[in-house]
Amino acid sequence: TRSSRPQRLLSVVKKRAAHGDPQSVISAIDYFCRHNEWAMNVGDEKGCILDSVVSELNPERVLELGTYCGYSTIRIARILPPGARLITLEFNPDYAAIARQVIAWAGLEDKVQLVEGASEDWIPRIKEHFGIETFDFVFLDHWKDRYLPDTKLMEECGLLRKGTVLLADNVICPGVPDYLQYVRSSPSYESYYFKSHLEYTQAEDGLEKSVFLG
Ligand SMILES: O=C(NCCCCCn1ccnc1)c1cc(-c2ccc(F)cc2)cc(O)c1O
Ligand SMILES: [Mg+2]
Repeated sequence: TRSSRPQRLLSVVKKRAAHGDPQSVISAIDYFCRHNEWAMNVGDEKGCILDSVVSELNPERVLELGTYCGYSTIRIARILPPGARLITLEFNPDYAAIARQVIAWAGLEDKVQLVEGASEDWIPRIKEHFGIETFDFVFLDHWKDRYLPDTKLMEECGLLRKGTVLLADNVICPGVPDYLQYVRSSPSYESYYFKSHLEYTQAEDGLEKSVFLG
């Protein structure tokens, strides 16, 4: 049977990118998704905004909701300070299997822990399972109807502290209206919209950066 899109992405990475070179993995994926086959990676335009938010923050503890093929995982992990850790949650086991190999090809497996399962099952267990108090940075890129409930769950589980930065992908396309309304109206958040485009297209999309005020 026909290969899957994630499998085709992995084969492009192995053919075009240098082992241990995260930038070449990022470039290989972006080239393929722009010229051959679209895929739902955050992409190069929104990816540069992600890079600037992460490098300004220099987070030690990072949570990513939604790994897919690991593109944003390696964009973040490649600029983390030594000793920093990224936990990434992926529901889909096929995506997770590909992402592990992409992360390994980039040589970033020591900074990344990929966990398979549902975010609502894992979020309440992160503290005791990973020995983590709170996160410095959270990248939301999973099911769009889970952004709001999972943000409330992270608050309830005490995983956010004064200054924790949430960065949400796809706030315009596909869109997360309930999440946007919440972070923009809640006195517990200071929010900012980075206008951009849907990965590899000219359609509008953007990233919402929300700082938790405690
Ligand atoms: O659905 C998306 N991501 C979630 C994937 C499944 C997550 C599974 N999971 C992981 C952890 N817990 C659950 C997504 C979609 C699009 C898009 C945009 C336009 C279009 F016409 C079609 C699609 C663009 C993105 O950038 C996206 O991120
Ligand atoms: Mg996305």
